[in-house]
Amino acid sequence: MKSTGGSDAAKRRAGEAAADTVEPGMVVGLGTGSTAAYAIEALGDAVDDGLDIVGVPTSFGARQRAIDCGIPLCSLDEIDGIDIVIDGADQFVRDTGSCIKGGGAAHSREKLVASAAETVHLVVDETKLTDALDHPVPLEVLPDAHTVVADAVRSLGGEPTLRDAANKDGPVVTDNGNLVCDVDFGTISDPASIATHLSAVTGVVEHGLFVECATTVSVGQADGVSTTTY
Ligand SMILES: O=C(CO)[C@H](O)[C@H](O)COP(=O)(O)O
Repeated sequence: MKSTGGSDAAKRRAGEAAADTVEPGMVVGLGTGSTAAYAIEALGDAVDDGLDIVGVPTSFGARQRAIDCGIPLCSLDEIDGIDIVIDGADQFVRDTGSCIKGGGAAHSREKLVASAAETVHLVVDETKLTDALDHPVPLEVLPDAHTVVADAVRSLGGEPTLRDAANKDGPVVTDNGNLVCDVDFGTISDPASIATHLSAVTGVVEHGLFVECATTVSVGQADGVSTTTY
């Protein structure tokens, strides 16, 4: 798994702090990325020790990791709701609980699982914190639509880049068979407005702006972890 940005120790602290809040009997959304992976590993250890939970993975990668860790799984259509999802973020505003996700091209399912969850516990290292979002916003895009979507986001003031795959000739293909377009809007002063406009673009399956989404965040640091609840 590709590791991004901050230190692995900080990511581990954040992931483990979130995993510690999971209680017996919970349905747990399992996030994608290197920080959420530490939470999945910690939950796997707890399951080994007798914790009774069911996981709902947010991606093929999260599913594989959960299987490796021995966490029982189910799909979203088999349950009534999710008690908590633990997931990472690419950039996070602590004042508002808003973030940008999709660095792992999994943001559509991540947002779906978050929308069904009572608690959205984000786990980040301190390099992800910002006062204002300015990370490119990932869009999952229907393959036939990528040029049409590119034109539409330019008219919204964004600069789109089709995401290339690291280990294959061609673009990233999501778990859902779609493409990813990263859109640079510079500093995003009104995330809710950009989110509304992006949702209205035909051909966009989902965007990576999660507006005031976190109910809890654990921020891992070099020497500890701080948790904020909204
Ligand atoms: O949104 C995501 C995947 O789509 C990840 O949660 C996000 O990219 C953060 O990953 P990492 O913890 O590896 O930095």
